[in-house]
Amino acid sequence: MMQVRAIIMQAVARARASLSAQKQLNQYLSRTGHDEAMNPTPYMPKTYHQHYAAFSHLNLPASIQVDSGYIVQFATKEITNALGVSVDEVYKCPGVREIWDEMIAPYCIRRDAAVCDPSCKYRSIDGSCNNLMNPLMGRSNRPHIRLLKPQYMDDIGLPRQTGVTGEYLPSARTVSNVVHNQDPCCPMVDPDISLFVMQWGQMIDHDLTDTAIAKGANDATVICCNLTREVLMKRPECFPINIVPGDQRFKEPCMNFVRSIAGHSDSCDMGRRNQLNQASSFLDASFLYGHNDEDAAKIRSFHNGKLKMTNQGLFPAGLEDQSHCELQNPGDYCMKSGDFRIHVMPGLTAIQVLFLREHNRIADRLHMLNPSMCDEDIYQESRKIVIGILQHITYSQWLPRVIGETLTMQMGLAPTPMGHINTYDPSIDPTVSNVFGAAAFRFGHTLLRNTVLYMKGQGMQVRNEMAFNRPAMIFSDSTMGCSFVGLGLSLHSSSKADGQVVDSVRNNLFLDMNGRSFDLISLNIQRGRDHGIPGYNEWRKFCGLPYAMHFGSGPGGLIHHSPEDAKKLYSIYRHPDDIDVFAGGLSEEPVEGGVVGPLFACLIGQQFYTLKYGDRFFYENADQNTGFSTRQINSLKKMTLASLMCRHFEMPHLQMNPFRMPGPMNPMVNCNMFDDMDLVLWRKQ
Ligand code: HEM
Ligand SMILES: [Ca+2]
Repeated sequence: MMQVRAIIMQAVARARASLSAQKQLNQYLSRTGHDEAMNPTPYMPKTYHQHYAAFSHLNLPASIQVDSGYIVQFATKEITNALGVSVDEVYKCPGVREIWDEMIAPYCIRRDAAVCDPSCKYRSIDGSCNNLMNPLMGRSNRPHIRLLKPQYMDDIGLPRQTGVTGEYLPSARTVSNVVHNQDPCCPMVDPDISLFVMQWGQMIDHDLTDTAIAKGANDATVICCNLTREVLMKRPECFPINIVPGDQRFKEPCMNFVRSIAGHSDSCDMGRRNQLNQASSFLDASFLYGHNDEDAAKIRSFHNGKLKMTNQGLFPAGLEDQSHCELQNPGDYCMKSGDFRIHVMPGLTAIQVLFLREHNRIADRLHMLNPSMCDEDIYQESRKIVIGILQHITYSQWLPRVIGETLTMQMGLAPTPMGHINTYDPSIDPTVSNVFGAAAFRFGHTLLRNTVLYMKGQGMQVRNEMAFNRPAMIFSDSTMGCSFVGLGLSLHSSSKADGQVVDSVRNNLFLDMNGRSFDLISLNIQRGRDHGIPGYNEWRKFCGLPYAMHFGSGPGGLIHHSPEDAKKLYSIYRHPDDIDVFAGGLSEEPVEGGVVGPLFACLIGQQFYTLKYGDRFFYENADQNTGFSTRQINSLKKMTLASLMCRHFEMPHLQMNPFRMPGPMNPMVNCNMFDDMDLVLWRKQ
C-alpha cells in the first residue's frame, strides 16, 4: 500500500511539474511571437490562424478545467505504467481509488450535481437538471459520451496514428486529397436539396457541439509548425498535419493542428482521454441563448423578456467578440450571440438572426397579451416556444432530408401530426457522442458550395473565401442583408453529397492576405485521430452494418461505396480497418431520400433519438407543468421554415419548403399563405 501511495503521489507531482513546464514554454512561445496572439481590432485583416480562433475559443467554465484535465491525463498514464496494469484494471488494485481520490482532490475541479427543483417549468440554460436522477446529464462543459472504446496509440491518450499492420496511417491531407478532392471539371449540384439543409445543419451543430481546443498563453493560438523536433516533443497539445511534397495547394510540409483539451470525468477519475463539449447537448437553441449562465446573461436585455437587439433587428456588438470577425465598412461590428462561431459564414449569421427576431417577436406578443407578466417569465416562455419551433422544424422538415424519411419514421423520430406524445425515458443519456461531433455530423461540409448567393435583384455570388468571418453582407442594404442571404440559401442548390468537398474549404479555408489557408477536411480527419475515434469498420459493426473485409465494392467489401471511391480508399489505406470513419462515412453513397450514407444515417439517427427520448422538456411532451397545452402544441406544429423566413426576412414569395429547391412539387407561393402560430393561446386566464 505504501508503494501504491508513493507511485500515485509521485505521478501527481510529476504531472504538476509537467504542467508548469508547459505553461512556461507557452509563455515563452507567446512572448517571442511564435504562438499567434489574437487580433483585437476587427478592422485589421486577420491571418488564417486568427480566423480559426472562433473555433478554438475557450469559455470560462471550460478554461478552468484545463489544468485539472491535464493532470488527470498525465498521472493516469504514469500510474498505469508504474503499476503495469491497463486503465480498465487500475481501480482493481487495492487502495488505488482511495489514494487517487485523496491525491487528486486539491487539483480537481469537481462537477457537483446541481440542486434541482423538480417543479421548475423551464429547462436550465446549461442543460443541468433536465434529468432529475442525474442532473449533470447533457450539461455543457462535460465530456462527450463514447459509444465505443477509443483507440489511442498508447491506449490512454496519444492520437490514433497507426493502423492494424502497425504502420503509420496516411497523412490526413493525403486522405483529403485522394478521397475528398472536388473534381474541378464538374462540381455536381443536387437538383433537389437547397443550401438551407447545409445551413440549418451547421446551426444545430453549434447548438449541440463546441469542442474545447487547447490555447497558448494569454489566449494565443498554439502554432505547431516551424518548431524543432525537440520543442515539438515538449508540446503535447500539438499534432500537426504532415503535408506530402508535391501537394497541389500547400508548399510547406506542415499544417497547424492543435489537440482538443483533455476533459476529465465529473470527479476526476483516472481514465482514457476524452474531450470536453462546451455546448449543452440538448437541442435547446443554445447557439442563441448561450451554453452557460454567464453567456446567457450577456445576451438578455432583462426588459420584457427580450434579447438584446439593435433597431436593424441584429445582435448588438460584444466587447470580447471583436477579435472574432473582420470588418470592411465603417459602422459594422462583430456581434454577440450565444455562440462565438456566429460569423463564420453569412448564412449562419442570417439564420441565427432569424431566431433572435422570432424570440423578440414572441416576447413582444406575450407582453401585450399579459401585461403583468414579468421579464423572467416572458423570457422563459418565449424561449420555450422558440426551442419548440427549432425542435419541430428539425425533426419534421430537416432530419428526413438528411437521413431519409424511412429511417426517420423507423427510428421513431418523426413528430406526430397533432397533439402530444410522451417519449421521455430518463434512462436515456442525451449527451452528444464523440463520434457524432468529431465525424458524423461534419457531413455538412460536403454540401457546401464555393459561393454565397446574395439574392438581391438577379443575385450576386461571392466566393466563400471573401465571406469567412466577415459580416459585411449582413449589414448591407439596411435591414435586408439577412433576407438576401437567407433567400440565397433557399434558391441555391447544395453540392451533391458525394463525399467530394469544394475548394473554398478544402484548400482555401480562412484564406488570408498572405495566401495562407487550411484544409477543413484534413482538420476533420486529424480531429478524429486526435479524439481516438475508432476506424470505419468498427462503426459499421456498431451500427449492425456489414463491415469490409476487402477494398472491393462487391460482397464482403465496401458495399456502400461506388467502385471509384472504393478504389480511392484502397490506394491509400493498407487495411479496411484503418479507414478513418470520417473519410469512409462521407464517401458512402447516400441513403434513399437522404444526403448521408447508411453509416452516418445510423450515427446521426441514433443521436437525434437520444436528443428526443432523453430530453424531459422535448416539445411534444404532455406534462402539465413543462409541456404545452393541446391547443398550443397544435398551433406550434403549424410552424415551418417558410413561415419563419417569410415573417422575418420580409420576402414577398418563397417556396413551400425552403429545404428543397423550388419546382412544380414545391412551388413558390405568396408569403401570406403561410400559417402562423396563434399566440393568443398563451394569454393567461
Ligand atoms: C459554412 C461553412 C463551414 C465552415 C467554414 C466550417 C468550419 C469548421 C471548422 C473550422 C471546424 C473546426 C475543425 C477542427 O479543427 O476540428 C468545424 C467543425 C465542425 N463543423 Fe463545420 N463548417 C462549416 C459548415 C458546417 C456544416 C454545414 C456542418 C453540419 C451540417 C458542420 C458541422 C461541424 C461540426 C459538427 C464540427 C465539430 C464542432 C465541434 O465539436 O466543436 N459544419 N467546422
Ligand atoms: Ca444545446
